[in-house]
Amino acid sequence: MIEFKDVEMQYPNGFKGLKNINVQIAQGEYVAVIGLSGAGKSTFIRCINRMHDITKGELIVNQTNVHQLRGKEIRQLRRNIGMIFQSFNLVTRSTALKNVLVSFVPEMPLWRKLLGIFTQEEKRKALTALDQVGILDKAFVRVDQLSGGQQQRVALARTLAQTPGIILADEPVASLDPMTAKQVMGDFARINKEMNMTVIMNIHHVDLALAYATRVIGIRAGEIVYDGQASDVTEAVLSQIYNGQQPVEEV
Ligand SMILES: Nc1ncnc2c1ncn2[C@@H]1O[C@H](COP(=O)(O)OP(=O)(O)OP(=O)(O)O)[C@@H](O)[C@H]1O
Repeated sequence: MIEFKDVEMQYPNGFKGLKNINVQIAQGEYVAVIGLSGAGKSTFIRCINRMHDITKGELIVNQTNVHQLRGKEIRQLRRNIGMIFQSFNLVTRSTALKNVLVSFVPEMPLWRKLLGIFTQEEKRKALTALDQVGILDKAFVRVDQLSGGQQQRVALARTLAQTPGIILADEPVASLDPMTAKQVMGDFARINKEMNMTVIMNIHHVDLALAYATRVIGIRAGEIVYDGQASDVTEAVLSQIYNGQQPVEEV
């Protein structure tokens, strides 16, 4: 369970990125966070894994008050929260498998880190993760020889290998072509269902958000202006979230 209680997040320059945020997200939900550029979507998800610090209120993740965590405790929190970015963040000259194995490095003893030695169990887990996103056959292919969609799947596999309870995804399909974007959205949906992982995704494409997520949170100028089932989102709701402007619909 993720719970925001009267949360505010103020940037060091005084700008309030988030205001009066009250929301609960249960384990296993698939939430799309939508809103205009600059509305506060990234700020919202980045508070959850302490990439940003809230400045008022409480943010509780699985009974832990995130704001009170220090050093090692923040690393422990992040072990349970995978993060996927638009830009994949992969080592492109390494193979898909090596990129997934990277997820084990923080837990490894120093000598294994230095020598780059992974156990059979770690290799098995990494291959299983690649299999879960349908690219096991690419395990030994260098990432720079993969398509954008395949690269995003490697990033997803790297996160899965970490077996997090929560996946935060910041515009994960923004740089993919329409067909591939749908496939990757489908991957997230399948993982969400089959593994009961919570998925919280910032996304510009409203059509994709409504087709794949079960819940939609609409943010406008740092505040939640809609929170409900994706199936209940109407034109009027979109107009409220997007301030009367046109959301991105076609992919
Ligand atoms: N470091 C910062 N200092 C001050 N203001 C910031 C900082 N980072 C972001 N902001 C502001 O906070 C607001 C929310 O930014 P955020 O990145 O969360 O928006 P977003 O909804 O994710 O936008 P986009 O869809 O373009 O990624 C924006 O107005 C932005 O200019």
